[in-house]
Amino acid sequence: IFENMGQKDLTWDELIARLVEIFEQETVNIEEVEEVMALYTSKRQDWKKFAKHDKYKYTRNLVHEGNGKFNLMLLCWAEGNQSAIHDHANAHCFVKILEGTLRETRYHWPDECQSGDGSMMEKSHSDAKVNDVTYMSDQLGLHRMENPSHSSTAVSLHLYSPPFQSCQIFDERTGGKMRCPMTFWSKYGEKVNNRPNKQSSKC
Ligand SMILES: O=C(O)CCSS
Ligand SMILES: [Fe+2]
Repeated sequence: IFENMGQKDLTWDELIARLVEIFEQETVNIEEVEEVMALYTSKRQDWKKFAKHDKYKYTRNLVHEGNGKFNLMLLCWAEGNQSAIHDHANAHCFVKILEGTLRETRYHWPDECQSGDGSMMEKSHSDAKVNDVTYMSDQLGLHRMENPSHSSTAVSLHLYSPPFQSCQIFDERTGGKMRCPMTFWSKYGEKVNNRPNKQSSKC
C-alpha cells in the first residue's frame, strides 16, 4: 500500500495528465504510477460527477480512456457490495481508495494450489483506506474486493493497462471459472444503456 510521503499534491486534472504522460512511454514503471496516484488527495468535488451508486451491485464508471493505453474508472460500492473473485486479463491494475474502505482478499490461482476439498486457497487480505494505493496483476494471484462496511458506501479509482473488456471470475468453492464481459454503468458521467446479453446475465 502506497501513501503520500509529503510531496506536493496533484490536482485531479494534473493526476490524469501525469497518468496519460506515463502510459505514453514504452514501458510502465509500476512504482512511478503508484507514486503519482498517491500524490492526489481525494476530493469529492473532483469525482462526484462520475460517482453513480446502485444499491445492489457496485457500478463501474469510465473516467478516461488514456489514449487507448489504459482505462481509468470510478467504482462505487454500496454497503456490503463485493466483486467476484477475478483475474486482470494480463493487465496492470492500480486501485486508489477515494471514499470509505475496501477489503481486498487475494487467492492463489486454482491450478497453482487448491485446498483438499477443491476450494480456492486464500493468500492474504488487507483493508485499504482513503487515499491508499494498491497494485494487482495476474502474477500476484486473484482477488475479491469488497466494501466491508454495512453503514457507509465506498468509492475507488481503478486504472487498468492495457484496457480489457472481459476477465475471468472464479467460484471460491470449486475453482471453476467463467469469462465475463466488463460493462460500464456510465461513461464520462453519462449513464450507458447496457443491453444485457446471455453471457453478461450469468456474471
Ligand atoms: O473492474 C472491476 O469490476 C473489478 C473491481 S476490483 S479490481
Ligand atoms: Fe480486481
